[in-house]
Amino acid sequence: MIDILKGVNLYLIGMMGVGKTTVGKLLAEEIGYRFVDTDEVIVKAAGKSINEIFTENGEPEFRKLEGDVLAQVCAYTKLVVATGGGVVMQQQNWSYLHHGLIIWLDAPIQIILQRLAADNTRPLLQDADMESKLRSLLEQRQPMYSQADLHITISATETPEEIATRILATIPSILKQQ
Ligand SMILES: Nc1ncnc2c1ncn2[C@@H]1O[C@H](COP(=O)(O)OP(=O)(O)O)[C@@H](O)[C@H]1O
Ligand SMILES: O=C(O)C1=C[C@@H](OP(=O)(O)O)[C@@H](O)[C@H](O)C1
Ligand SMILES: [Mg+2]
Repeated sequence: MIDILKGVNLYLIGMMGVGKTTVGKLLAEEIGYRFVDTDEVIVKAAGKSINEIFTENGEPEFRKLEGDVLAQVCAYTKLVVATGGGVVMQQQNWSYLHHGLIIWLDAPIQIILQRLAADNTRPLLQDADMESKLRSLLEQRQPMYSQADLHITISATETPEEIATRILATIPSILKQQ
């Protein structure tokens, strides 16, 4: 696997809660890549949480930081990059994502709702009606997510390890197409 990838970065995209951060870490371990989470880099650089950045600086500032981080990481090779769910909405970010293989982790809204029901770290979901909010975000984003090189649909019972293994098993077929 490492040989055929030739150091090309893997970028994980998809909705909040789908498992980009969790699966990304496992993928990186499996193939001997370094793992980068764009949210984590932003939090470290800003010295505050994502919630604080949204509240104190606003979403546009967060999106600017997110684009800056993506621009910086794509200068490196051998990375698995877990992005934030909204990264796909800025056209310029696609020029960075296309430096590598783009993998869309996709799960039914019901799975995401279950996972994030008790989570308060995603400012965009601090809404009384989390389900409607998720549906409207997905509606806007789905056309962008579908531009990924690889579409992985996750079932409720699949473990992060199983998802990572499935991704790695599918990558050779998409590399051949390119
Ligand atoms: N395959 C899975 N099965 C069960 N829980 C999962 C799975 N993948 C992720 N999770 C859990 O779902 C939540 C969101 O995962 P996370 O990796 O942070 O998603 P994302 O980075 O896409 O927002 C976390 O609590 C994580 O432990
Ligand atoms: O979907 C989004 O707009 C966001 C997703 C979050 O990351 P995860 O997708 O890792 O939850 C984080 O970047 C921020 O809360 C905004
Ligand atoms: Mg994440």
